[in-house]
Amino acid sequence: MTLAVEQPPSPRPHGVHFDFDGDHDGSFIVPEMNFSGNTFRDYIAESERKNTVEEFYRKNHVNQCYDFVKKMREEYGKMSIVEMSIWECCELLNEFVDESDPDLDEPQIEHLLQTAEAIRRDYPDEDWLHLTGLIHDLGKVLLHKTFGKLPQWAVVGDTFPVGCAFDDSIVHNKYLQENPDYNNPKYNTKLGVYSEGCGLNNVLMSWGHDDYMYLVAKHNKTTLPSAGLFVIRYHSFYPLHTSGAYKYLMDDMDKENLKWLQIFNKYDLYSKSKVRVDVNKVKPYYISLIKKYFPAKLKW
Ligand SMILES: O[C@H]1[C@H](O)[C@@H](O)[C@H](O)[C@@H](O)[C@H]1O
Ligand SMILES: [Fe+2]
Ligand SMILES: [Fe+2]
Repeated sequence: MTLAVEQPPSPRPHGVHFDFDGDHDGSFIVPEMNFSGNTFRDYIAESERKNTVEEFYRKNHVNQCYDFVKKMREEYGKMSIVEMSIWECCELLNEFVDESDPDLDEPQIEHLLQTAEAIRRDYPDEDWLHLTGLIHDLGKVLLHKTFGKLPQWAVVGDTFPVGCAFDDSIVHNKYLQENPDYNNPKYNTKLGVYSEGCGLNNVLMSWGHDDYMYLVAKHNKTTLPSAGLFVIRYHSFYPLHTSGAYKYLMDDMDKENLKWLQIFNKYDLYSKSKVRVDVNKVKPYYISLIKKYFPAKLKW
């Protein structure tokens, strides 16, 4: 596994920033604006999605406390809901639009393929990262009726650790003041229930699609490398991978894996566009990757 260290690309004018014609004639260009003409991850700018997104984060921040996370992890960690393949799960996601996302109003399957294909162009040899791109958001299947139709605030959005103080870099952090842990002295200090360098594996993260998909992959004995599992598990942890908060909780392995997560993030975020991927054209490739890294049927 070689790690290409990339310079952040300079902003480009809005327009055709990515072509999916498969001729591999260039690398991914970071667009300046999202579909509604705002910069990416702008939670303040007036847009058609602003109020929905803010209300989403209010509910998320009020409810995602230590006890809630523990309960959900135990419950959904049992993997006793259904058996299905990875591709079947991709198809289930077709009906959902993510309320936390100011940059995307397409069905999730588009986003999965756009992310995976963008990575594939720039890192043709890292097939595990292509597959990671395809499956990183599959945990959003928790929104589906088969999984109890969890509310969006318990499935999507950025994540943050619970059990220690909330960092200011968390999006719409003012609503965290209404979180039951906010005034609890057990949980509201810098380290809270953790110790310096304890490793993220020992830290409880707000519950959602990242941790759930990580648990699914683990439980079903995926052969994806540890970096792939790390990307899936922490791709919504913007306070860490983008703002550099909570670094003191990481161990050496986390620090290694974080490099891949930061590469991945560029594709996860900026491949969101109105340019459609031809599902039938790329499907055989992804089916072959799924076969390489996962059993035919998984327990969810
Ligand atoms: O709104 C988005 C979306 O829910 C993504 O899937 C998640 O990974 C991001 O962190 C979040 O900000
Ligand atoms: Fe996600
Ligand atoms: Fe994503």
